[in-house]
Amino acid sequence: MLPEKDKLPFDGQNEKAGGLPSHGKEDPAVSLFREYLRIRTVHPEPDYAGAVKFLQRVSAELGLPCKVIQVFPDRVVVIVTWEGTNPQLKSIVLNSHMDVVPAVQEHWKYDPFDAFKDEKGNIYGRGTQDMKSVGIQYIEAVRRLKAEGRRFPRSIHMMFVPDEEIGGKKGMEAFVKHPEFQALNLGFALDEVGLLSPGRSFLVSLIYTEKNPVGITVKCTGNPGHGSRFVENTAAEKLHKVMAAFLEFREKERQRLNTNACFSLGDVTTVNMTMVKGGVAYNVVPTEMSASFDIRIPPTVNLKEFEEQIKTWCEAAGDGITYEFAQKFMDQTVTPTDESNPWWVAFASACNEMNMTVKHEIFPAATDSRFFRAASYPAIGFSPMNRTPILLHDHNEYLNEGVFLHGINIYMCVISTIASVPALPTEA
Ligand SMILES: CSCC[C@H](NC=O)C(=O)O
Ligand SMILES: [Zn+2]
Ligand SMILES: [Zn+2]
Repeated sequence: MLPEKDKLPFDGQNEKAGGLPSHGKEDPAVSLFREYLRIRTVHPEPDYAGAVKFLQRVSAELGLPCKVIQVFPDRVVVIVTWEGTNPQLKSIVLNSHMDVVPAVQEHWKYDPFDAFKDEKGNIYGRGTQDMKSVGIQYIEAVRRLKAEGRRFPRSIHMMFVPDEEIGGKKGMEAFVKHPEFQALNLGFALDEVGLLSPGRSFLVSLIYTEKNPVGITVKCTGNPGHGSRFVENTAAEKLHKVMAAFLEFREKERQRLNTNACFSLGDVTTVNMTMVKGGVAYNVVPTEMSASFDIRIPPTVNLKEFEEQIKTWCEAAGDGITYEFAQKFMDQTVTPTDESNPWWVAFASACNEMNMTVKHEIFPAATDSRFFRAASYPAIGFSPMNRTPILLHDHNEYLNEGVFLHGINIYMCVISTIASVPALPTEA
């Protein structure tokens, strides 16, 4: 049963709801979170060794076994396990990524790797929202449940993975095919969501599927010549047509989002031109120019037809045009959010018990939970952060310590519920 204080919607200032900014002694959970933030697991050269050492120490403190699994020569996955009373049952995975995106120091109020805490209890740092907070919240929720003497039938694996921010090729994408992953006998996974609730009320977005990320570079070739002439059939003219086709489609989708009140970002396709390359000098017409696009496609779109559309745009822009996908995730599996999914039912009941209003959403970006779904494991994305502006990948990313601490209570309730789901018919 949830303590009365945790049933209140947390407004970040309500002491009863738990977790006021600490004036005086800091909660050890907050100190641990800040310590994790100071480990520079930032691309392009993340200090994974530092994170692994930290997690090994934490697991020893928790009295739980820790496995470090080599997925690639320079990439490991860390798994801290709390065995269930019936370890034959399918397990629960609490997933988080260790890596963070780069931060440009000059745009930050404080050093992004110093974990500075201001007088309001706001902790600044790269990874405060995305998603070192969640990794530590799992740990602290487990620590507290253990200290209360609780045990659950299902084993709980806290998983810390590399390279989510760069597509997970050497991280989760590879790990789901690893024998150690199969050995987990996974039933249900929790992962992050980038969508927070900026308002006061506890409205949580639960991610049951994601848009398909596509990264494409279109290369246009054409005639070279002197920059003072009207050279025919240039790479730039073709690139201009390609760009127009992609960006006109972008505008249509933008309008569709703006004119339909029921739509959110997860329901339309986004297109952004993110890189343009080519040229050698002002006065040399180049033979080659390219543009790269980041495209995010909702699961309702037929991916094959979309790819045909891209082909048509490129063919219409002229000859000598080729394209290459740097990223093309084709799986469109959805985790059911209805009575047919006992994990969902359990998760939703925990949310209900905490008076949290749940909104089902298609995540507009990509997380590692897409690899769970693609491998047919149900997964829900969830980050318990309300009253917090969305600052993922942004400057001055921060999280209030009160919000962070309240999230631990939420995970205690969620974890105990999902790890207690009775044996399913398929497990009998
Ligand atoms: C497309 S693979 C990169 C994954 C990354 N995830 C979070 O930001 C994203 O850009 O959505
Ligand atoms: Zn993330
Ligand atoms: Zn991210």
